[in-house]
Amino acid sequence: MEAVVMHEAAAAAAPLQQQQANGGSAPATVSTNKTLSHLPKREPVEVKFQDLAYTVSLGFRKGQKEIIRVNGRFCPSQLIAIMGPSGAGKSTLLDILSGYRISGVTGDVMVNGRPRNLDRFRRMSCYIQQDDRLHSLLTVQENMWLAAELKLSRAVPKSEHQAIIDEILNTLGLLDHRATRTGRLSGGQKKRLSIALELINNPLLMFLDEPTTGLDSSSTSQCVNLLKLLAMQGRTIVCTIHQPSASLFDQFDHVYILARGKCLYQGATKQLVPYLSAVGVPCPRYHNPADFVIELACGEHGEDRIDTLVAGTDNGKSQRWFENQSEVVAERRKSEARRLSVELLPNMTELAEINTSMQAVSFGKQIAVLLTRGYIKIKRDQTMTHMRLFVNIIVGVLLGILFWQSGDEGSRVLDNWNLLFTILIHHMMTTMMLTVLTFPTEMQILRKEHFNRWYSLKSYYMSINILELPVSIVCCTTFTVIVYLMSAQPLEWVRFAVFLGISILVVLVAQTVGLLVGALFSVVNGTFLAPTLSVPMMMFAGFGVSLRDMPGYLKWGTYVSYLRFGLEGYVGSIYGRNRTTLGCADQPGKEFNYCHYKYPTKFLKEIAMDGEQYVTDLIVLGVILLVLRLAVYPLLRWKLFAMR
Ligand SMILES: Nc1ncnc2c1ncn2[C@@H]1O[C@H](COP(=O)(O)OP(=O)(O)OP(=O)(O)O)[C@@H](O)[C@H]1O
Repeated sequence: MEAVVMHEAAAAAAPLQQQQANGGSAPATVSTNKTLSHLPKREPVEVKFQDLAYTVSLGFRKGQKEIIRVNGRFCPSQLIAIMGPSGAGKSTLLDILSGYRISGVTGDVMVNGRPRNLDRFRRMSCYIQQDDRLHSLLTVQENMWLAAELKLSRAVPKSEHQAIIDEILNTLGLLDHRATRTGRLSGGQKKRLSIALELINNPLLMFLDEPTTGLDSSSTSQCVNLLKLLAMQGRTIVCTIHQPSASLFDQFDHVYILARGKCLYQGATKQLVPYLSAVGVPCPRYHNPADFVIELACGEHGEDRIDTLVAGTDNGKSQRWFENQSEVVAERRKSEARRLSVELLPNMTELAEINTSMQAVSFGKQIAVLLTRGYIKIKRDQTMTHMRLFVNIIVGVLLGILFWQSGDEGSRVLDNWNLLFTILIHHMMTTMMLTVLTFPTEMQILRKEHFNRWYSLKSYYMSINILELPVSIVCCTTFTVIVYLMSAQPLEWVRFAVFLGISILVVLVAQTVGLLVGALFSVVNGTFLAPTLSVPMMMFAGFGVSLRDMPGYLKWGTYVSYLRFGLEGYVGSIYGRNRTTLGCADQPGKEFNYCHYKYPTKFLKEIAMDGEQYVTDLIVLGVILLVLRLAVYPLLRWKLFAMR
């Protein structure tokens, strides 16, 4: 299949090579089975940047470091390669030009001759980062369908969605893999799917960070051929690339070469060799110019050569080595539009003004689609759902066996007290750690999709809040029923309802803490921080040291520990509500049966808890949950923007 796709892709690009061989005079014809009929209708975009610099702070009193300072111009409807050695600043330049990086950036970016309006710019562009941030549990078709639902506005009838998806999948050689789960795709297929997802809303400008890294030579050429095809249809495609082969290098219309944050060359690919000769560093015969220029950029031919080259192109200001292809490009696009009977719109800005919202679909629609996506993921997720339910059942049964019938027995009140605390810790740790471990991965996907305007953060956050509820409630209820019955807690509906209510609230609070830690920290830091921060919560719960014996200066801790309200609520539901006496079984071998906690009030007095506080505990836990959930949203928002 791969070979077939490659063959087709090569066939698609072949007419273009032919056209280039003919001096770029004839408009390119693209093979019909390998093209996208929904061309971008707006004018292709030109991006120009002047004195664009990015500076980072090196830390307190360590000063600042300028990572790049460059000029340049990316012509419309071209495939542009940003090349350079590792650390030259390629990704940084792409981050800045795509609008992903905004802090620490100075200089001007012009779009079609006007200063860039970032919101408008984002509506016409997309950024595909190096790592494939895809939903591994969804199939290719599901990923595409959900992307279409989110990215195609109401102006595109629903009946056309599948046709658009099919066409894109066909063009990208993914049609035969539509039923495959994304996690099982090869590296090259994942890359193509990342591109396919962004192609749905037909961006005019595409930025791709190292789309060929990790691919074999056949997948690399497929990928570049595809990008070439997209550029031919009127999209401006900018991508970073590491040392391409000579034939692959030829596929690019324009190259932009960086070394140490400066521009060594920008212009037509074919003009690179003449340029090198003109500045006195000719490319040896039979040498791949791409390899040679990278050697120069690495300083292998002398450090002074880098300065010579930067001066030769005036750090990207010079446009001497451009090939004026604007007429060829315009004609190429128009003929493509005629062939496919697509009506091109004359003015890009007009259209940009019509749609002022960042997302294509309404808030309600975004939530509905995100809920559908979440539902599919939950159904298939082995860790978050299946294993979580399994663990709750197993731990519930084990605790039930260990604390068998302890809830109804006056001589085993301390055992039962231990059980209540253990239940609390179980609820806290399982949900919190699961979220801490899984949310950072979600965050990566959120960052990509949110930046590419699939949905707003508000709808995302709302959807994860709704989605988590049923799973948490089912797991928590299953666990509670098992433990409650096996440990013989009082069989009264109200007591059980309070006990379950407290358990669910503790689970949801712990999950929110996990969300908070997972959103702010990496998996490694979060795994350390979350349990560590939970220790004071346990300390202030009133378990080891009773609430009465807590030193006055630490009393505040008991008001911030949600575990305290959990434990107090549990105790209230089991021993409060005027529970009169507990059972006191005969103790074998003992003449006189001493049952210390026959009267629950005695126990309540010793642990300094008022058994009637459970309603307050439920309310306080509810308030803590609400406050934390509300706090996560701005933090998440801050985190999304702080990264930029
Ligand atoms: N916050 C920072 N502090 C210090 N240096 C930084 C910071 N961010 C980036 N850099 C430096 O900026 C340079 C450019 O980084 P960038 O990731 O853009 O390089 P690149 O050309 O994409 O490299 P590669 O091909 O290896 O991905 C690197 O030397 C990097 O160490």
